[in-house]
Amino acid sequence: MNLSVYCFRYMVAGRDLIAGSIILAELPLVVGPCNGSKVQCLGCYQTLDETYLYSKCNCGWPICSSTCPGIGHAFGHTEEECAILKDSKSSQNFDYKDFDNFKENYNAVAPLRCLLLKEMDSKKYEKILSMENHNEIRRNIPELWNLNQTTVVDKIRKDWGLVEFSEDEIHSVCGILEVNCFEVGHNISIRGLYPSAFLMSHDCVPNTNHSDEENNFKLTVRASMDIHTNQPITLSYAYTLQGTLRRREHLLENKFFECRCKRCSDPAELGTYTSALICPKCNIGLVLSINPLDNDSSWTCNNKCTKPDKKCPGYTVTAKSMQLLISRIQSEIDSIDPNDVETMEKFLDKYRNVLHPTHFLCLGVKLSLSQLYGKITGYLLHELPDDLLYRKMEICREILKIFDTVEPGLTKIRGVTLYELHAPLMILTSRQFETQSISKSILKHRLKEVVKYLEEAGLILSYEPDNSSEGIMGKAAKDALLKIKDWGKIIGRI
Ligand SMILES: C[S@@+](CC[C@H](N)C(=O)[O-])C[C@H]1O[C@@H](n2cnc3c(N)ncnc32)[C@H](O)[C@@H]1O
Repeated sequence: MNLSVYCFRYMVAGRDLIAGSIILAELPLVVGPCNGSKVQCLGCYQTLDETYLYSKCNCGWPICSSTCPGIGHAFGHTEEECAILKDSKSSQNFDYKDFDNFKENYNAVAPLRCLLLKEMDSKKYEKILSMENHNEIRRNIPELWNLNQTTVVDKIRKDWGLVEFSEDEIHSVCGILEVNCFEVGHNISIRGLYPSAFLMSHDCVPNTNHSDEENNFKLTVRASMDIHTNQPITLSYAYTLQGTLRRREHLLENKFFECRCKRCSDPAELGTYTSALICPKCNIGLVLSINPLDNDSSWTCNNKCTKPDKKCPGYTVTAKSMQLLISRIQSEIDSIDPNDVETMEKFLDKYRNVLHPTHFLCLGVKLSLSQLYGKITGYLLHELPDDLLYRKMEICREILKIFDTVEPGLTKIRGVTLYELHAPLMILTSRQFETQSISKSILKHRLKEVVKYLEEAGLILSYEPDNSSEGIMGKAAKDALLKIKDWGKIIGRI
């Protein structure tokens, strides 16, 4: 661990680490529902609705069933928690005919679980209290502080009568959860605090990848690329496929710091142009922020050409106008049905002269398309005509180039996209081989390419839990690899 004036404590490599090596694997100190979550089973975190009206725990809180494996489990609904929630009559005002009415209570569950450790496991509690809470900043954000006051502090102290926990203590725990939690779980919305993983600092181009196990939420962090001794070990607290403005906004609002990493400092975002617009004046240059570390900075065309037929007459736009334009286009994307391939393609076509092809708004749509082609009714892989197989390949290659920069190495998103890329290439190749429209040497070359994609996808996705969608894909990659190798042997003999 090192210290810095910017980010206080941060984890560094104690020795050279090669890509794929495990940096840490640890169980959580605590897990619980995320803020703003729906009503969920306190044992297994499955979302519940009014059909679970009659399924209640002794404490009166709804559960999925009396045989839920998470009841009495250390990372589920413990006996101690159940007794406290029962004694405090915490569920007396729950209206079981309308689950929405009491979902706010779930905001207080994870904080309560931290607080209960004070008595039950003081070492774990001390560890939690040693984490950053950013109270000095959060106290000055009324919407956040007041929401915690009403939905957590007052809930625990006034409604549930647990006055042994002070207001300050509860606010600190809320801050610690906001700043340090990992979102974990598969198809459920929960957060967990981990004893050492919290020390990883943020970078918009992270050098680790992590996954968690389904039953005990054990977190495994691996190096996604080679990391040298003393280099920081980082993860991205923000979604890497967002533009700088959005990522920095998220980090400031949720993690309370201003990111100044290499990617954020570069208007071209390391050559990915994930925030660039095409200049409407010259149609040649790209419109980029003059100073991406200043959210109020104007954006201008980067075309410096002086030739009369190519030069830009000059184009500058204010930060506010840029933000308005981006939110307007974002709402258009949000209104698209997540399975509507045609409308997504129409969107890309509509904005092809406005947004750079790798603008984050296009990337999101392209990432969806890379997975929808081949998956949904009307677009199943073996039914796709050649032009759509080529389209799937084109999209996968285009987005992979960006992932190579912003999520380089052995990362889930690269693994999934490599798997998506192998499939159309394989089908096209076998179709063309059957119609004898490719030579044996092209066939061999293509098979080699497919094998390369599958090997890397198989390796990356083997790090994911077996029953997660990525783990299943990893297994499919390995099976496909075996089949292709057999095929390769047959072809070798032809
Ligand atoms: C999960 S904690 C990381 C551990 C923390 N540095 C500590 O000493 O407890 C997240 C906090 O670390 C700091 N931090 C992490 N990465 C940072 C970065 N790239 N630049 C500035 N601050 C950072 C911020 O204060 C952030 O809210």
